[in-house]
Amino acid sequence: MNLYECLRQFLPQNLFVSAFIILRDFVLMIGALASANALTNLVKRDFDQFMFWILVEILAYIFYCYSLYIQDFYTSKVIQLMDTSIRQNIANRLAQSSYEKYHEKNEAVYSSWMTNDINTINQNGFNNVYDLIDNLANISFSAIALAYYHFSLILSAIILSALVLATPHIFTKKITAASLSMTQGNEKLTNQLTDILEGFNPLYMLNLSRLIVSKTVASSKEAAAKNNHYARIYGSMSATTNAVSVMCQTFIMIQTGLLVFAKLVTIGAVNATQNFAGSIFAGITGTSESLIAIKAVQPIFDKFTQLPDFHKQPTAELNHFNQQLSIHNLSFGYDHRREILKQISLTIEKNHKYALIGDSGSGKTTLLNILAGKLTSYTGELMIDGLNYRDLDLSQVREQIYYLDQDPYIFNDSLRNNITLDDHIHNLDLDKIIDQTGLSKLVSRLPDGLDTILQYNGSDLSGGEKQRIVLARGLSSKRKIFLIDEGTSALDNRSRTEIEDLLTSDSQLTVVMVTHQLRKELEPKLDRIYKITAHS
Ligand SMILES: Nc1ncnc2c1ncn2[C@@H]1O[C@H](COP(=O)(O)OP(=O)(O)OP(=O)(O)O)[C@@H](O)[C@H]1O
Repeated sequence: MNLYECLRQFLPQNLFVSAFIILRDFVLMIGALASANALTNLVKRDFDQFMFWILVEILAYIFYCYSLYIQDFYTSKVIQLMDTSIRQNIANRLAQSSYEKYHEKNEAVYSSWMTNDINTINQNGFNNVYDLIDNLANISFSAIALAYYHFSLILSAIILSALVLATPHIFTKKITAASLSMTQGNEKLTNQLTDILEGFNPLYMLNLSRLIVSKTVASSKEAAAKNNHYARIYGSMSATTNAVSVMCQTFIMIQTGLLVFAKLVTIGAVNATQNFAGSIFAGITGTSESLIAIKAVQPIFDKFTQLPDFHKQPTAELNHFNQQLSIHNLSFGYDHRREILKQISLTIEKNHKYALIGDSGSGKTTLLNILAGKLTSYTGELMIDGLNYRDLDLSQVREQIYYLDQDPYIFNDSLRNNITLDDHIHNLDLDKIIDQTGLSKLVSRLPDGLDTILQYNGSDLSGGEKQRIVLARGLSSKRKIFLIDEGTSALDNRSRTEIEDLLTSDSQLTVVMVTHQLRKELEPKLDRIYKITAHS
């Protein structure tokens, strides 16, 4: 993904914007020529010609102002289309990432990509591409107009342009590095702000809410330093190139003055050539700056493309779960220094019920994550119905498994959508699931029942209610293997018994429960209890 691919994706719209910019610059040139002719005719005391050129000038500027309005509006529309397409591309890559790849960064970083970084792409990328077209059109029309007055002017303009064009390149490397550092700074700022704001509850209870202010200010200052650094380098570049440009304009003005003394051009030309030379050098300065700013946007796109945009080609296919999940000599560590699981072997038979027990930190959750296909950097073998996980498209494994997290996630959406996740499910089935999971009380309490919008991450629900909702989500997904990581820990004893009985008595479900407290009454309902031992 890069800037030009985005522009090409919306080529007709971008061509329209470009055509409009070119037309606007053409009209601007006509306006300047008309102004020069009006001055020349004023000196000649030709009233009719003077009035004619004034009228042309007025019409040209009216069109110019109108085109500014249309262009701003349409350009913004096209930029929004491209922004949505970039966000879609990032979201696609995230959706196709492996669990491990996704979790290499956190959500705040991804949000920053889709907001801060896209703003930078708009400002430094798309807007600069349009500025580039604007400048090139301006340069071309002004060059034609200069040549119309005297060929020597265009020769000088070409030589001086090379000087103006070369100046900003002294800054290229510094600007690219500063731009990358600025986006990384913004990413870090979003990350730190999210972290401190999400820590509101513990800080509030410890009367340390002031940390929210001090940490926000400290993070903001850190990001500001990087933004200021970029602005300083960009400012130095602008100032230097503008100074060179002004010197070149003065040179052209002196040259036109000499041509007037030599009676080779009219008096109106002084005004016009200064105007056109100004446009050429400003255009060249702008072009050069735009090219550098556009180039500085590429490292941002490179960040996005660190995420994969393809699936590994599977060599085996899994349609249904029919027999067993099996683990042979499996070992795993989050890093090379420490092995969490060592040489584990176990089997999970279809429709059987299991408990995984072990001390805190022994690796129960880790093992469940491996079974769920989330963690893949293990050694040893993990098979489903005799097929190796490594040969499968893991989405086919996920099609069979429902993972009930220790920390259930509730979307800021209706209760219904939180259960069905936009999947169509028959109302009778939904009613049954609500009944089975003990959610009926919650449904009748909520103002709009199933259609009540729940707050961000279920902040208006109890821990037990959240667990019931995600359990209902699992039942409505019709997955046949349930991996439950302390999924009933927030429930009271009676509710916990009800839910565990529901899961263990369903002859169509394969259940693996990670639990700290194995209820005595549950033991007879289990086919086997595996104990995981810690390795350090
Ligand atoms: N993402 C991670 N990166 C690095 N280490 C991790 C990560 N997740 C867990 N660990 C470490 O791995 C070890 C096993 O953690 P795990 O959560 O699997 O244990 P557990 O048996 O489920 O513990 P508990 O019963 O307390 O939930 C712990 O020492 C933990 O600190």
